[in-house]
Amino acid sequence: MNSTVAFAVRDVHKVFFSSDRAVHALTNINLDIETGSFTCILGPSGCGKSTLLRILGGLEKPTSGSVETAALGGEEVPASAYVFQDHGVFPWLTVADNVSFGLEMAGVKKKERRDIAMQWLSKVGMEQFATAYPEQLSGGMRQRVAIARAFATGSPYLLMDEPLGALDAQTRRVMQEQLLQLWQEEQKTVVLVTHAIEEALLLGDRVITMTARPGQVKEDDVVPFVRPRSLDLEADSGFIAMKSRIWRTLRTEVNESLGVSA
Ligand SMILES: Nc1ncnc2c1ncn2[C@@H]1O[C@H](COP(=O)(O)OP(=O)(O)OP(=O)(O)O)[C@@H](O)[C@H]1O
Repeated sequence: MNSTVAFAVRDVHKVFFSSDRAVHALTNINLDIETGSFTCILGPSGCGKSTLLRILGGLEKPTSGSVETAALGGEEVPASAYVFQDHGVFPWLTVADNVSFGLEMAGVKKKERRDIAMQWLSKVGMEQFATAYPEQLSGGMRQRVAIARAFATGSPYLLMDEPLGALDAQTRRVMQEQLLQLWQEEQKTVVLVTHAIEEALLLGDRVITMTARPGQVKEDDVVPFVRPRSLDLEADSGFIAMKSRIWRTLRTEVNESLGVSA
């Protein structure tokens, strides 16, 4: 396997079997995800995006095919390197303990855990809430804690499943910029599932658009906009043109998944 490839996905198929039916979630997925790249996955609801992310992280096994993970020598991505849309933080732990949770699992000593947690909380503007509990925070603040925790693990990979999907529009904009900045500083390998084309083009180096279920790669686009990027990019004519082109592709698949004729 090439050392610049973080995830090598080969001929992955996934079928979920239940007592009365089989759901073909993914078929014939082949991808090389480069180390240090930011890849966004778009696709209609139910096309298998989350399933693919879970397979990348080893939370789910493919029915056939394989995923090789280079930098961890085949080990699984730590669970704390995932960021989900909600329920990402533990309600019984303080903000600081949530952020240092993955480090504790990795055996890092208490003082060092605390220092790393405070460093990441300050990067997301949450250091004043270190001793608060999640129920005392807004949804946006909880997601900042979840994102800080994922970065704090030190995992070279972050797998994000619509991490900003449950936020109001303004908070989401601010968080997109924050995520962009964190990634630009850290350059981890990020795979992020989103429904928002703008978000994918703003954050990603590459955008993968999937077909309706069973999900396959329909289009694989390099995002050409220079970094560092900011939200101002969205006014760029190249950005607008790429966004409408991807929407045309995606709309066909959304129609297909909803059983609507174009
Ligand atoms: N554990 C499971 N058991 C049975 N079916 C499942 C399971 N997990 C997912 N599926 C099915 O596999 C298909 C793909 O689901 P998945 O959650 O990966 O889609 P998605 O693209 O992430 O959807 P959304 O955008 O709505 O979150 C769906 O039809 C779903 O019902």
